[in-house]
Amino acid sequence: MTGGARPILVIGDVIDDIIVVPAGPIRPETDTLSTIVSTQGGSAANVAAWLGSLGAAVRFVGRVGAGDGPRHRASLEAFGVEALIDEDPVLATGRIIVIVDGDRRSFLTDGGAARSLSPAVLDDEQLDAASALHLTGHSMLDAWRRVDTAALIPRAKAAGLDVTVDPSSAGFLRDIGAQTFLDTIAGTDVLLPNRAEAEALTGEEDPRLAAEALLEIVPAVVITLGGDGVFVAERGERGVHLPAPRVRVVDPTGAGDAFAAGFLAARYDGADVTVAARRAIVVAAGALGRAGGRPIACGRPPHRLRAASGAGCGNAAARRLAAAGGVARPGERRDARPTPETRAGYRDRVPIEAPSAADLARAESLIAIVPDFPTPGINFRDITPLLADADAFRAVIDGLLAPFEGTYDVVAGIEARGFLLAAAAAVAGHAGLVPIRKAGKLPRPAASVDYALEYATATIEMHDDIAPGTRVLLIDDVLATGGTIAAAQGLVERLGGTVAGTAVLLELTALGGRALTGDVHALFTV
Ligand SMILES: O=P(O)(O)OC[C@H]1O[C@H](OP(=O)(O)OP(=O)(O)O)[C@H](O)[C@@H]1O
Ligand SMILES: Nc1ncnc2[nH]cnc12
Repeated sequence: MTGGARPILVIGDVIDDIIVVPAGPIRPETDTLSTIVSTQGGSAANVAAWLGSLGAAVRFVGRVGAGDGPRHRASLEAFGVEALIDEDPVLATGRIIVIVDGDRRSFLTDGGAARSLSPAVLDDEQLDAASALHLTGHSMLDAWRRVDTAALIPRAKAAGLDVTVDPSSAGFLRDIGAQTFLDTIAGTDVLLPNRAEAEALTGEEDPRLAAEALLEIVPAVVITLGGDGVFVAERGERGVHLPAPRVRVVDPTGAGDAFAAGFLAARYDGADVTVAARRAIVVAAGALGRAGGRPIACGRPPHRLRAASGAGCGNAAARRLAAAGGVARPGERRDARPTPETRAGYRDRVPIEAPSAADLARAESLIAIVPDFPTPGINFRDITPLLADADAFRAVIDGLLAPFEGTYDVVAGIEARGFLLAAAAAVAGHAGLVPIRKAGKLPRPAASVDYALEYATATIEMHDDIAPGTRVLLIDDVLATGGTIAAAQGLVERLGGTVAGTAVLLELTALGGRALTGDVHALFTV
């Protein structure tokens, strides 16, 4: 599948979430102090919001109660989503009460107006204009909507769309019956159940066996397994288990939707099912580390609907929930943080000139290869001889910065070797420096993410006070498996920044890191 300008079409539930975080165990027959926050949700709408925040073109079709259309439209448009939301004259907007108990959630669901939306509203013109179609199980609760869904999927296939379905609820699958659901989604390309849903659909607890059974119905299945990662199965291929990074869970609400969006966005960029699942893991990890079911609205300026953005910016509801659920290190946000406008020296910046090919070649020759470090079998690329040479050091700093002239506000470096390059680059580029540190080193509130690299696992953290929309140029020395950079990109986006670009000295192409990171400017490749 290729993206182009054709949007991913998402149709389904858009509702109001009422999220309840009790201060302790719920005490029947008396009060339990709780933090209660209202926010916009719905699985399909959340997927659309995450897709928009990831930069994909996305069109959402949904239905709410009379008078609620503008509010829900604005909240999705803030993420760059084209939101086609109509109003039901009779039914109120759907509501779900989410009771958060550690990493367990219970949902008390009243679908309301969302249940009066038929997938049949999508006409051929809309299908022809789209690149993919995503549906959630909430659209299949009622018999009449199942009939319409079953008719829509072949029409979408005939229009050339990739169809993905998230079953959304093990409880509802049990209510409607596994076979009924599977009959409804016939023709789907990729099914995205979680472990409980896969079990509800197949009776198999083991994801491998569940996937095997589901492959009888659909050509690809991606089963999310919470902290245990993801199981990816495609017809005719060996199933693959992908581990998940260990993340500090602030709020699990919407992580499955973030996963679905990460998966769809990667497919939109042309990734195969396994690579898309890897990228989705990174997006879902980001969602787990923050409160609320949707991304931070200011994270990435929406392309088409920039003027409409701003609703939900700063996400007060998410901050209240974070306070109730406990972020990594509670503390105050600093108000005096620098913004692109206040940062000194921006206007005086001297243009960086690209270094000559000869200077770069000389610099490259100074990178040493140390066999079997830090573990047997690893050819370690040692940049210290290059750093020790003033001309080579200057040449690579200019080479890292030159393509990004004028596009970034700060340079972020990843501990430890990334610091050496990023600090020099920040000075040369007249920009500030943001350190992305290994776990436990940053003194103020920080977001954190775990990841795997070529020879170890690690955790990186970043202070959570960058100004919304700050354009961050990420710099590191080596791109190997891509775990480090993908984790850093996720952190920046999660904290409301925009990744203006990513640059490394050296890319080890055989390790395929780009599949995780997307485009990276690599000065040297081996
Ligand atoms: O693409 P990946 O597989 O994630 O690997 C790349 C990372 O590996 C190294 O960091 P490392 O954590 O080894 O250590 P450092 O502290 O010496 O920079 C390197 O500096 C990159 O950050
Ligand atoms: N082979 C390698 N050499 C230096 N740094 C690395 N980071 C990950 N793999 C590496």
